[in-house]
Amino acid sequence: EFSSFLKQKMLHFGDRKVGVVGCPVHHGQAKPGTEHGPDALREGGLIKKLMGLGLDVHDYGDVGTPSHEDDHHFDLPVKNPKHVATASENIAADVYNVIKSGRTCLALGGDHSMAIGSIFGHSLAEPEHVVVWVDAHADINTPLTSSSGNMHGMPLSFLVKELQPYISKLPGFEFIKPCLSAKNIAYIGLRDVDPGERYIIEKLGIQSFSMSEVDRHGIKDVVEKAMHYLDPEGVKPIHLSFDIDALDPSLAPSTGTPVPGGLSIREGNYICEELAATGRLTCVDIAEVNPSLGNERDNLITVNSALSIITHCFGGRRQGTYPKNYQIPIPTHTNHVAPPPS
Ligand SMILES: NC(=[NH2+])NCCC[C@H](N)C(=O)O
Ligand SMILES: [Mn+2]
Ligand SMILES: [Mn+2]
Repeated sequence: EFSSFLKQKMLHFGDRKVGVVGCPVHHGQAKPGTEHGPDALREGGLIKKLMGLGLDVHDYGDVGTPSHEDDHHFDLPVKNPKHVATASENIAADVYNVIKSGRTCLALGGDHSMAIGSIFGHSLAEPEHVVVWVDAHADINTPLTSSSGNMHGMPLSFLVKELQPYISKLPGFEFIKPCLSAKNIAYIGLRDVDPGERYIIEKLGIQSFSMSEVDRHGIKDVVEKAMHYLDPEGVKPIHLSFDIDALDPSLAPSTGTPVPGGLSIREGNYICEELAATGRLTCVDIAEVNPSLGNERDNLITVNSALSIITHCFGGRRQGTYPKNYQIPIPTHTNHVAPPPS
């Protein structure tokens, strides 16, 4: 038993190609600053860290997020639907192109309304994909169940087929075709779920591993169960949508809707290592990093947590890694120090 434990699989760096897409959206919620998320992650050393993992990285820059006048809905409390729709359409196009070009997509938020576009774009390239949604929140409010009107609390409702009879027509959203079934989604980390969301989760039978399940079963069982449920054969492309507020606020203070009692960095990294090890992670969202909230130290902690989560999605492993053709260096005449004469 124990010896098999020690015989860990030695894995060198992946040969994977990564495409980074900045999604600087903030109109899905009320606190300005998430639009600076992509640049905060880049300035924190994101690209260098990914290249350090031996990956071929291309940064596609940020998608356009054009603004609209009169962006409110007269009968619904939904905020900025046109703005969110246009940004989503642009995000979907870029994510689709990145994945079609054979790269794994890393979509940098931006508030979590970004996932409308990234998941839809992913589905155009890989219709069979499944979604692991790591978040304190369920983000499956419909425009009518939402009490805030913030669209970062609604992204999944526009994508889930079974919910469409309950979804109001919103300006700009005509391009979206619901691309997920309830059985294609698994939540991890929930701890702030609205009544309407809980009802939807139960009615549609969406797999949800709240922090209670993480406490009860441990993160290993939770990830195993989630993956077995989503794809027992282990063949489908995976979309990881990681809201930084899934982590405990001590690890991600610079975010708009922190909720105490979150995942540890070990649990977060474990999820990512396991998903990466499948070799089927095709798109990762990192949402809700807001550098305008908190002080400089809070920002640093949040960005470093996000970078840790990202690197473990792209081949970083806590056991260590090495490049593909790694050899132990052999001393040569130029660097071999002769023993001193006796
Ligand atoms: N992506 C997030 N941080 N979402 C928070 C959503 C909070 C709340 N459930 C709402 O709908 O307004
Ligand atoms: Mn959240
Ligand atoms: Mn979220």
